[in-house]
Amino acid sequence: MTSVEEVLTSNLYVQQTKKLYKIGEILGLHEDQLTALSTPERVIQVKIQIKGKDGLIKTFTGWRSQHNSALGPYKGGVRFHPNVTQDEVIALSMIMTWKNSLLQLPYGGGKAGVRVDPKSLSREELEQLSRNFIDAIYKYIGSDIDVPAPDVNTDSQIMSWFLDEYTKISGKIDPATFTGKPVDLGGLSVREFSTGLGVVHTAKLAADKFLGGLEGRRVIIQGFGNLGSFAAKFFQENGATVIGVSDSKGGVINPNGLDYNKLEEVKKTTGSVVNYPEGKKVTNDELLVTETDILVPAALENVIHKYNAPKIKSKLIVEGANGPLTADADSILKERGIPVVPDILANSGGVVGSYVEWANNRMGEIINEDDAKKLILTRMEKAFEEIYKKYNSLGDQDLRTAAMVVAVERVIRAMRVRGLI
Ligand SMILES: NC(=O)C1=CN([C@@H]2O[C@H](COP(=O)(O)OP(=O)(O)OC[C@H]3O[C@@H](n4cnc5c(N)ncnc54)[C@H](O)[C@@H]3O)[C@@H](O)[C@H]2O)C=CC1
Ligand SMILES: O=C(O)CCC(=O)C(=O)O
Repeated sequence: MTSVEEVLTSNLYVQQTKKLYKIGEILGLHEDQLTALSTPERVIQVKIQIKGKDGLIKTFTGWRSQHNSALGPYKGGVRFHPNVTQDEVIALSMIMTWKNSLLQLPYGGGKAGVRVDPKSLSREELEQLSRNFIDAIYKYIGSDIDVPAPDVNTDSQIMSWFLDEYTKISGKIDPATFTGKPVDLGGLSVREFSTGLGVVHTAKLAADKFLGGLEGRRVIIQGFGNLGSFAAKFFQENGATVIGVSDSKGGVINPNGLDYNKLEEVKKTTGSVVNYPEGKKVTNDELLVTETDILVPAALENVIHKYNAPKIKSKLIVEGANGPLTADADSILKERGIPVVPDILANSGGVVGSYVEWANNRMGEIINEDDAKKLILTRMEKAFEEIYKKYNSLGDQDLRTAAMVVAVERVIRAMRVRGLI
């Protein structure tokens, strides 16, 4: 992307608001109602300071956006990324409101971001940063207030530091305050891979409707982190052929297929999938427009926009990441007849996994791994069927519109009875 293109596509909040306003037109909402739906209830901005290994104080900014609590406590992940902004965090928290509503979870939407490159920190510095972030926001979170979880560049180790710090500072022993914890702290082993599992399950449901099945289909995945790597594993296990993957350093394509175990090995030993030996090295821009059956953007937002949407050569797109398509890209792909499984369904396996973990912690019960997996997949199937029915009844609309109509209507009903809209 050129720098001009980057500026034009870079505001996730603008993109998400455009998507919401489209739903507003369909549901006949007026401006005041759209303002009530798009405005976050609270955004907490904090200054986080750590003492670096060089003895100098380093200062970072973090945010927690609590978008909407009509359906329950705020729920959503924490992102550590050098480019994260307040607008982006608000937009991501709004996406969480629709996602939790669509999946009928007892949650509103929240999200956090800390503007930091975690790769530039030592482990000790990362621990300080994680603990100090919780010190700054602990008054605003809790198992029945706001429940953070992992997102980009955060994992079960960071959730452990969060929980430990929260316990010390609040005096409350309440592990359900965070999800995505390690099993030893009340986590659910399924949560680690539930986002990738759900992405592949929805890809299968959509492939059955639009491509005549998943088996033998070619798949390209952008991003090889938590979501992308587990998605690659489950696509391979379901008989699809992963022909392309990438990470922040670039990508690799091999029309004969890339082996999941080998990709993991290459990533572990060299730091990037780009070093996979058998295949052609490509940039992320090239990867996105390579011919394939299924394309899964599983890294960051706004990567498919009006400049590359006309060049996409995939028959189906499954949004692993949050907000990977701009509103313009939605229109272009709809015109071109390329179905898009929206983020609020496709990547919801993560938060449904979190829900099982949270419910387990609160009830003091143990749902075993198989039952947790079944619950996640059944919830997602139910949401898929609901969306598909709405998609057929709306007429000339795309799957995102159908999903958002279902999700937004549910939030509106809850806000209406509370007298908030
Ligand atoms: N982890 C989870 O449970 C969930 C994650 N998501 C979404 O999935 C997406 C990925 O999240 P995770 O896998 O958790 O993050 P992660 O931090 O584990 O992995 C991110 C991956 O994206 C790659 N990446 C970063 N910048 C890139 C760029 N400019 N081009 C190409 N690749 C790039 C990184 O190298 C890494 O492979 C995000 O949009 C996140 O919000 C959504 C639901 C749940
Ligand atoms: O597991 C969760 O609570 C939320 C995960 C998340 O941030 C997301 O679905 O985007």
